[in-house]
Amino acid sequence: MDHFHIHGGELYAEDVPLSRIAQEVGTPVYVYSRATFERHARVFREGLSGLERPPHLAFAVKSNPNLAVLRLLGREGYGADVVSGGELARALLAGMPAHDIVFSGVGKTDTELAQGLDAGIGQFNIESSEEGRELAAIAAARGQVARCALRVNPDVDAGTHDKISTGKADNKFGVPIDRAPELFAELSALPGLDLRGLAVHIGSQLSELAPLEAAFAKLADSLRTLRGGGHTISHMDLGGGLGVPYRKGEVLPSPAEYGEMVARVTKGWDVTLMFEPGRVIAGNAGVLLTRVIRVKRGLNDPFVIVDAAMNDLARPALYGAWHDFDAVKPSGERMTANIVGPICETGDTFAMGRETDALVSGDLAVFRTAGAYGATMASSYNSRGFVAEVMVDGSDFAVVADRILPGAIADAERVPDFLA
Ligand SMILES: Cc1ncc(COP(=O)(O)O)c(C=O)c1O
Ligand SMILES: N[C@@H](CCCC[NH3+])C(=O)O
Repeated sequence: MDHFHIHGGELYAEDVPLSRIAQEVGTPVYVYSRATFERHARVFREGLSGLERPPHLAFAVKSNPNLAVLRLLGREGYGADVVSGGELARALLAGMPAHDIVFSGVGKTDTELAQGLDAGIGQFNIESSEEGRELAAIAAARGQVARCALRVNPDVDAGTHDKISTGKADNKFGVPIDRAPELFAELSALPGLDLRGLAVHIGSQLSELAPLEAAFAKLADSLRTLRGGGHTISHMDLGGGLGVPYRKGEVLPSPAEYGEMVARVTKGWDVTLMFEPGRVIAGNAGVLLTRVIRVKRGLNDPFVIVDAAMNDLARPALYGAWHDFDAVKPSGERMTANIVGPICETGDTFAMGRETDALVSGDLAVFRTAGAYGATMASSYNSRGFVAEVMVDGSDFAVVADRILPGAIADAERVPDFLA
């Protein structure tokens, strides 16, 4: 059941017409469905019900760090996968138990490592021997022991966009998997570290299971080698990466199919498996609601200029990503158009030559599948401020992030005395 649905000729989020949100909050605005978030959280968990032990689920905060989203997922029993001190602070602020937080990331600073130790987080995913030694020193100096996993790079092609692939040998992430035994031995000998497992994450928006299976199979080999070397391994973190459909009719592996593959590959591992899903939980739980500023004649197709732009939703400009685009009140007429924002660069293009609902100035429309890597990647380019976010709950809705106006951003700046 789609919680973004047409009712009486108009697009709703749950029981709220999107036109009401536009009227009360303005546009552009991200709109999330609480029911969809909850459904996705449950479907992902159910997909993993065939595992030998209950898994640890850590939502990838980077995909949607809104506090309301984190609170909701915390209530669903999810912890957090964080990659910065800022994300760690958000997860804690949202009420997620520190013990359920995993700290990933290739460049954690000493301050961030200490922040994780202060909070007493569940696990650090160490991405280099250098980082491991730094963490060990910081922890030991405080008389603490940091629970860790070593992130390995399995050199597997995830078959996704180059910019969001993370598991090829020349990517910056993790340590080469064939060096895992040597590095594990080195790091596990350090006081201050409780090195208890391996972690892997080969990329995002994966449309096939085969690369994940190949990575997990390599992990199985490492697990055997490490145990053969006398190491105790209690946790294995399989990361995130499961893709979602961005186009109507597109079919991707389901959480159930993913879970079946994971259960098969990890049979007999005798560990607690950890997961870091982001997009599969958040992607289709949100849309970006926008209003058409005007329709301008083009050389071939007309330009539909909307009030959302690449600063609000960066994925099309960054990765050439496709987001379905639909009218809030479709008339039944269709048009072929270039969908663009108002920003002063050609990259501020959501789609060229797109067949879409016919739209005129003032009409409302949505970019779909915008709940993950949407608001979180916004900037204030062209001094446009930061977009607002709304969460719908049945017939109710709340603004869960205020629109930050350009003036508030300018307020944080100042002209120095030497220019007065
Ligand atoms: C370490 C790590 N874990 C989890 C994720 C979440 O990935 P996804 O949103 O594709 O599930 C990412 C982002 O790709 C990541 O870098
Ligand atoms: N920002 C990317 C995903 C990156 C995942 C980060 N590990 C996207 O929008 O698709």
